[in-house]
Amino acid sequence: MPKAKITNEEALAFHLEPTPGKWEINATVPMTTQRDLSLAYSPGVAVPCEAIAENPETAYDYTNKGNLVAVISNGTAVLGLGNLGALGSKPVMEGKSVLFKRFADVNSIDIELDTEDPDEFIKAVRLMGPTFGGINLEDIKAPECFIIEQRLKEEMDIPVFHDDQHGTAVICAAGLINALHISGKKIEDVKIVLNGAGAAGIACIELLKAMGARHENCIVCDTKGVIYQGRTEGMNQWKSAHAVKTDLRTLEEAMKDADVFLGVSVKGAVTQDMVKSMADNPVIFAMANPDPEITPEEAHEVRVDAIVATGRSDYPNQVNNVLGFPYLFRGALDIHARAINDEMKIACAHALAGLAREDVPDEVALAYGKSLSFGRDYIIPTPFDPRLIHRIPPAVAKAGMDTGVARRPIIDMDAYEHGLRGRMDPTQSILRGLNARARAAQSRMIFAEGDDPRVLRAAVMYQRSGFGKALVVGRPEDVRSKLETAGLGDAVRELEIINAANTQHFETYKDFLYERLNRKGFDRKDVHRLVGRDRHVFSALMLAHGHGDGLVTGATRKSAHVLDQINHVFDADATNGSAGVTALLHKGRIVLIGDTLVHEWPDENDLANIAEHAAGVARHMGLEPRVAFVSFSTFGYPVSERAEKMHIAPTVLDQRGVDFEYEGEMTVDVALNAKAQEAYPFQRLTGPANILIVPARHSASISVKLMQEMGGATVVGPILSGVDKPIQICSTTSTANDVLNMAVLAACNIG
Ligand SMILES: NC(=O)C1=CN([C@@H]2O[C@H](COP(=O)(O)OP(=O)(O)OC[C@H]3O[C@@H](n4cnc5c(N)ncnc54)[C@H](OP(=O)(O)O)[C@@H]3O)[C@@H](O)[C@H]2O)C=CC1
Ligand SMILES: CC(=O)C(=O)O
Ligand SMILES: [Mg+2]
Repeated sequence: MPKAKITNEEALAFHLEPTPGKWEINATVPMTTQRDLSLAYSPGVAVPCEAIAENPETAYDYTNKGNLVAVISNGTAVLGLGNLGALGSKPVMEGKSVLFKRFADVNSIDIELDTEDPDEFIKAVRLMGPTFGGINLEDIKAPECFIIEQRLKEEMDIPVFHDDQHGTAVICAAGLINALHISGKKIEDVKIVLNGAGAAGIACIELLKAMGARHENCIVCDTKGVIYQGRTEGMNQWKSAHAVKTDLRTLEEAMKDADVFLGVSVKGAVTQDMVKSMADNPVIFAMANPDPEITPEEAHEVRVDAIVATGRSDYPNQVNNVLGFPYLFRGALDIHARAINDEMKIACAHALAGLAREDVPDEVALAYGKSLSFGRDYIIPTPFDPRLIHRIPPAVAKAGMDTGVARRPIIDMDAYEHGLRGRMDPTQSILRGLNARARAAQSRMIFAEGDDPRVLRAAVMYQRSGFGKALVVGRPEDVRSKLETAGLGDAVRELEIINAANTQHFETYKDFLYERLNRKGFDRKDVHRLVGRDRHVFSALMLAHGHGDGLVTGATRKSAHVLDQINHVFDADATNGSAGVTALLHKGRIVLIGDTLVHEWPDENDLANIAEHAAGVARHMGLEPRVAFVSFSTFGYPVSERAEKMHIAPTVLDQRGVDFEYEGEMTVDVALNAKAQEAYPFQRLTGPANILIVPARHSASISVKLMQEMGGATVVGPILSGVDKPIQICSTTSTANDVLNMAVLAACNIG
């Protein structure tokens, strides 16, 4: 079953927020002073302009050309949706640009050209050549795409690559190598049926034939059925090249006894009867997007022995060109390639196939929340496999160098691989890991503030993302009308709405609370009011009684107040050793700051406790803790009474014999900067700190908010640590996504 159900509203909201579309541009140079302006623009810019005019190769040094790819379409074959026009294709093209960046750190711009005339298209792209290091053509229908690509390759001196042709063919080949390996068949022997003789289809069958598939064993079909020798209807020269001598006329006839079905046509083109008629251990790649020719459920229902792949990310075996184009271009750009040739594509296919057969490291398992091992449900690496970035581009680059398309060959391959590892943002895999853990935990999450639209949207996302059951505390009428206003009316049936006024556990909760509060000045009436009217208290009671597995609240009231209310039910205060830790994610770095929630003015023992809590949170996130006790002084200078406790806190940890690195006191720059640490050769941190323990809650709050407002850091937290049950407190400025992140942290029981 597909895991995550995506609604139309969610898809539109994703594209609408936080700003319309999916990407924006950032400058890489400072642009603050008069001098910056003089260097970046007139007069300074004249110098690189003249250098490039004299030696065009230097454009790779002085401009962003060498890491810039255009994703260009005219929208004539948008996924499997047909001709949606240039503008209608823009979301897909923006998406491909984002994938380029996310998976291979390639900068990319989408360009939609409003023409179906190949000559106009070719001219427009050719004229843009100087801007880019490569051209990725996308979703242009056949046969025009063949003419366009061929001419542009001839006329341009940078890689021109039609992704739907070659990207698809490469991934299909990689998947098929492994699927045949599992089914014990050889490519030379198998009978292959290809449905769809367009851009993707023709390229797939050509590559498979180049890899050994026999012409007479391959039957190609299109809307008119089998492409046989002598057929005249709906033909073109590219289809003719694959026409075979046969009496078969329909896809249904062709499928009988076929070993392999490759679908690059449209949704639902294959029936269960067709699958039933295939040979033993059939391989079915139903690659049409967004909906496959047949779903894996339908195929498996009639053939348990089938190896099934689709183009989608919500089923196992995603045979999708996303596994290819980012890495093919990464490798090509890094050698300043003139082209992406067949050898580079085949190297990519083999590298991908080989990677899937290797042991899957823990970090991949962590990211997917399950262990993956080579077999019927894992024939191809998963798109979020962090090894792809440093395994595939070197194979592509090497093939390019071996075949003479490199303008600037890579001398030190080891250094290149090392550099590739560093290109990816480690925060992404941490967030993915947390999501996967939350999904595996399937926690029943209590969302206390069911009257807040952000919380309701987070609850719907939580449940629809497959994290577990969302329990929303609120009045059913109110929740229903707010969901409807948010365009999520159909979610009412999915969420469990808990109304404090009607709960069967009311008396139990009251007795429990009275027991805790009767010596703190609360009488039965006070307790009745708290349980019935305060949703933070009520939700905490639900959690305390096991009527939910985690709790998220705090989006509507200040965190100090919410914490006070929760403390009626739990011991989540400073005296009981709780702490709040906030994660700042910025420019590929994660730094945790504590205490951001519980201790106002911690002493040295509290500081040591906070450090231990923060270290625990860091380890839960997959980080090896390096703690710095920070202040305005470094190792005793300047001397100040205010810095004293930060100076002593590390010695408290010395006495406790903890199993993580810590040091202090020091200023933040020394804590975070390895170079600055060199001035203190005796200090014990082995690298920049990833946990900063600050002197007081005000300094914690100032640091976090300054980073958020001035630096644009992503803030996750404060994460409440040291309470018996997972409770997370959002801030009043949280977005729906922030609330969801807190729910994920609670589900992972990260505190
Ligand atoms: N998983 C992946 O990575 C990728 C998947 N695809 C998917 O492949 C499909 C085709 O894309 P693309 O090649 O770019 O598009 P094209 O428009 O170039 O080609 C479409 C082909 O499909 C054929 N076709 C359409 N409907 C049927 C049908 N009912 N039965 C048989 N054949 C049919 C057309 O036949 P005719 O020639 O008679 O018109 C044509 O040959 C899309 O669904 C796309 O999403 C594409 C690229 C990558
Ligand atoms: C994946 C892709 O490129 C397509 O379906 O068109
Ligand atoms: Mg495409």
